[in-house]
Amino acid sequence: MSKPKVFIDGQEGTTGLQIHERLAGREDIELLVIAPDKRKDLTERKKLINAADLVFLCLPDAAAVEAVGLIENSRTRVIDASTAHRTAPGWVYGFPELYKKPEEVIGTARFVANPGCHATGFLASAAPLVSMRILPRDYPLTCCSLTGYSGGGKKMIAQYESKEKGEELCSPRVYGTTLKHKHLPEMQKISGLDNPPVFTPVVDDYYKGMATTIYIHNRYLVGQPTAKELSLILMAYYAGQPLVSVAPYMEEPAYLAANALAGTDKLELTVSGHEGQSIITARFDNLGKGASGAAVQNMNLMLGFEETRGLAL
Ligand SMILES: NC(=O)C1=CN([C@@H]2O[C@H](COP(=O)(O)OP(=O)(O)OC[C@H]3O[C@@H](n4cnc5c(N)ncnc54)[C@H](OP(=O)(O)O)[C@@H]3O)[C@@H](O)[C@H]2O)C=CC1
Ligand SMILES: CC(=O)N[C@@H](CCC(=O)OP(=O)(O)O)C(=O)O
Repeated sequence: MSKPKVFIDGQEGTTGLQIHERLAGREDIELLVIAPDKRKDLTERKKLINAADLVFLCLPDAAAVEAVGLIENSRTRVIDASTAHRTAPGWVYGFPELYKKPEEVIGTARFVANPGCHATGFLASAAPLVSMRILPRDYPLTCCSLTGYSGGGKKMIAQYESKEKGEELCSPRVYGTTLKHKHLPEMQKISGLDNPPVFTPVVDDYYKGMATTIYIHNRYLVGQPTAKELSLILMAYYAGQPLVSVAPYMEEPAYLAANALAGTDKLELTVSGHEGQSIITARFDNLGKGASGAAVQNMNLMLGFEETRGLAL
């Protein structure tokens, strides 16, 4: 049988390069590569998109929509890393751990939208708690998410790595202050909450790594679990998952470094707090489980390979 042909549209961007890195050594797929000087040539991209069995779109939103419009066959399957299709009809949301049988949902899908990085951290803790009916749908969640500057792609990387970098880039910067961050629609839809969280992301002066925290008053949860009980509930939910896990509950104070899982494709949840209040922090790499690692995990499911093949565990 011939190997599936895979094309990365946007191969020279931050996400595209990272996907390429994970696929370059693989012998179970044939990677179609565009000539560097043609990477924005519509005719050449159209040719490769239609020659591929599966295409990764690692492009700005508008270019991703345009790329889907270039498909002229009923065979090419798509994983879109951009925000363009995450709540669009006809697209499957590519967060395997949230499905009982991801091989049936993602594995058979033609169009898969890869989750946003902040949304990944938020959904890892909020979505299971809503689906298990512990977190009421009308709970007014708040969320704060720390990210390294590679989350902003090539332009932001260049700003942070410039010799003329201003003082303000040397400290954490709160953004999304209009409370309309582009990940809010997927955070609300996929979690099943009635309302989007009040959400502020924070970008800081380090390359990669995320810590996304949600804040909970335990007495408003069904069954009023303590922080320690919440930790056990989530541990049971993610039992056996190769990429998502829950750290043992700790009573002692701790520093949760946002770059603790940088360089891996894993995500770890830590539940902290006491009887009355809990915080749940998801730590992962914005370029790993927050983007390229998740995209390759989805590709593995779609092409029938072992879910974690080529990923950093
Ligand atoms: N960085 C991250 O952590 C994450 C990013 N994403 C999403 O993934 C997508 C890619 O982001 P990221 O890799 O960070 O962005 P980058 O800016 O690093 O890369 C985007 C790439 O797309 C290329 N490009 C732009 N327009 C076109 C076009 N019309 N045709 C072909 N190529 C084009 C750019 O070219 P050029 O090199 O000339 O600029 C660049 O190489 C975005 O939608 C982003 O929101 C998702 C999750 C996390
Ligand atoms: C630091 C920074 O700017 N990060 C980006 C998120 C990157 C990402 O996951 O966004 P999409 O996949 O939805 O484009 C932001 O908050 O807009």
